[in-house]
Amino acid sequence: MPINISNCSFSYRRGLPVLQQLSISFEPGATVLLGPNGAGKSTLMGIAATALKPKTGEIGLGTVTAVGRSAVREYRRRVGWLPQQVRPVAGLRVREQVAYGGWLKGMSRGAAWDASAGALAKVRMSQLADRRSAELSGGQLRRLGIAQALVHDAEVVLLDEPTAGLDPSQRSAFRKLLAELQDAVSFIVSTHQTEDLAASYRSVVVLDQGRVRYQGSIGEFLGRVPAGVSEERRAEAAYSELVVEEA
Ligand SMILES: Nc1ncnc2c1ncn2[C@@H]1O[C@H](COP(=O)(O)OP(=O)(O)OP(=O)(O)O)[C@@H](O)[C@H]1O
Repeated sequence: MPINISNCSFSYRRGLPVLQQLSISFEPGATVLLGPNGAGKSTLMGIAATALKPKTGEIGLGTVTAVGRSAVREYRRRVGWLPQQVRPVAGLRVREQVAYGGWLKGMSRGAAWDASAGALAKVRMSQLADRRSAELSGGQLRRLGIAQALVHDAEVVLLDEPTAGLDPSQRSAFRKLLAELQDAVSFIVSTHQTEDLAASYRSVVVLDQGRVRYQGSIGEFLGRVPAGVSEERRAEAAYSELVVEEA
């Protein structure tokens, strides 16, 4: 069941409006969220994760509208989130931090501990399970964050720039993971990386200046460019046609 956002407006304190009356229903499967720096992608992800409260509008998942304490708790239980910044929890080892994430989402300690091993295996970090999370590299910390977003078996997982700082082999492992999991879990993934979109995603959303410029299937998106454009350049070309370049 996908996330539904209706009429959301949001501004940071004393700032200009970032989102104005934005409405979008995400499709099941994996959706890639593209857009230039400052387009509002992280803000939209923060709202979809209920970490940011919109000035107007509502977010929902299936029959749950995230309004009021118990509905928000229920919504959060069903949604996983990798924020743009992942921070190590002081004193915790990698597996403990992933389990802690599951416990915060309402799992029992035992279930969270058991699930943490599976989540670490998905991001190929089992061998780092006993390392202190404060001692991880930037890319490893990012993968720990992905494991935390996956640990509680959410229905929808929001990943904000999950491949930023990952080496090419880990990026390719991440794409495989998405392709494997998206029949069971819906993903919304914000990224600047347009390589191999067709193999990893079913849908594309392009956000620009806080507005949805485009929403469609990956086939429609890539089909927007002339037939002569090479496979590797198709996504970039389709994207460039839609967004306004910063002056
Ligand atoms: N904490 C904040 N306080 C004030 N303004 C903010 C804050 N975070 C973001 N903004 C502003 O909100 C707008 C949208 O930012 P956001 O981070 O959502 O964009 P983005 O599409 O995720 O960008 P990027 O691709 O660079 O990560 C920008 O104009 C940004 O300057």
